[in-house]
Amino acid sequence: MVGVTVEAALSLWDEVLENVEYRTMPLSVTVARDYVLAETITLPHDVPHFNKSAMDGYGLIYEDGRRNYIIDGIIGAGVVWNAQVPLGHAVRIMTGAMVPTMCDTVVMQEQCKTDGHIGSTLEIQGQITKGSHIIYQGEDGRKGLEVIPEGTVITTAVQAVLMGLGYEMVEVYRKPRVLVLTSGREVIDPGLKLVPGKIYNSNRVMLQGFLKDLGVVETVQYHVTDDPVAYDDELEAIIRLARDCDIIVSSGGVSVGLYDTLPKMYTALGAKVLYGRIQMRPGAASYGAVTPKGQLIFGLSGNPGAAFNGWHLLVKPVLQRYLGREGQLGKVLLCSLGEGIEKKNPFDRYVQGSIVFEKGRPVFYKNCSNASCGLVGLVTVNALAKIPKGVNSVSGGEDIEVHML
Ligand SMILES: Nc1nc2c(c(=O)[nH]1)N[C@H]1C(S)=C(S)[C@@H](COP(=O)(O)OP(=O)(O)OC[C@H]3O[C@@H](n4cnc5c(N)ncnc54)[C@H](O)[C@@H]3O)O[C@H]1N2
Ligand code: MOO
Repeated sequence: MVGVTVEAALSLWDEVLENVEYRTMPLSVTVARDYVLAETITLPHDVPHFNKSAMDGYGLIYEDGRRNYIIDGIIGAGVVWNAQVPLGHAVRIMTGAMVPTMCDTVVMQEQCKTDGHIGSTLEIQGQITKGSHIIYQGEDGRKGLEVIPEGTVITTAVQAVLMGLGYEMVEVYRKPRVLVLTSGREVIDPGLKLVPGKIYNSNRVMLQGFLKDLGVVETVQYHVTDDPVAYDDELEAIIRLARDCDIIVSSGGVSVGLYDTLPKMYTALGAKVLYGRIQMRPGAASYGAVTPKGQLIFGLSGNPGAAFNGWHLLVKPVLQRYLGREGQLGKVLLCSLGEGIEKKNPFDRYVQGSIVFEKGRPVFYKNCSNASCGLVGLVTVNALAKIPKGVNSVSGGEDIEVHML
């Protein structure tokens, strides 16, 4: 099976996503971090919604040449001054307090010689400018202005803005519930004794962690042994667990081995296959399908290095879009190649490595190991360099396209 390119696979997912019913829900802003806004936020009022003092000082009506003013009162933040402030008079005002409507200027207290008491006189020292130290109504934005577009990821800063605008609840996209499957009789959990033939399960925590990075925390995990005698029971378990899930992400069991049974199980769920192999290295063993209920299935290779690439190139961009975020392959940066790469590339190769900055310029260094089965090298990967199909040698110093992760 030759399979499709990464780009073709993503287009197939694009078509699937067009038919996904995006479900939204109202959510308290206080717990909305990492959700995606399903509505566009406009300013519900002018911001700020009154003229306010930028300084602790004195509010007054500016008069050319006048240096002395009588203090009529004191306004703290949150207090509204309802009386007049006649010419030649001033009110002591605190930062953030509403400037009385008739006052056009605030003078910083450092520029005033006075004891600050009501009835006392203040004498202005030095030059003052009419209109200074007032933050005008609507300076940050006028009522109705669109400030946060639908599709924005709610970061801490966005939460702060929403709260500052008085929003208690916002409409967000629901997050999917994800069934994370690992597979293989050889795969055991850390803590158990490592005996010949067995390996520890690194992919489960990797996939759950990557999901968490996207804000998806509602996950259920299950291990399929691929043992033919357990097939019926395991299929029953998957059918049951899949009932409450929107997405399935699995590791292993998607190649052509005798015990690679996950695609067979997915067929039993009624899944329609989008692709069974990808024209890329590592990560060729990747599977994509959709169930009649619209559940998305991503089958990744069991090999950790291949599963890592499969996640970043095929799963993450699709899930980002599913979550309402802008989904794209990692941002591409043109980097200079640290050391040459020689490898036959019948398909696009995505080389794991890291970007470092040398004299302010990005340089890409490949990992010590780039095999599908590589595990240890994943510790430092922060980028994937794309070597296009047919290019079998790239020299050190050459420019190369690198996907930042
Ligand atoms: N005859 C062929 N054999 C293979 C082909 C092929 O085209 N023809 N494709 C190869 C490629 S490419 C890859 S990659 C692997 C992928 O195989 P699977 O996705 O079916 O994965 P498994 O066979 O289940 O496991 C592969 C490897 O990964 C280890 N593994 C599995 N699960 C985990 C886990 N949770 N954590 C860590 N490591 C895991 C497993 O023990 C195997 O060593 O197939 C090639 N074969
Ligand atoms: O899926 Mo494989 O990673 O191309 O060796």
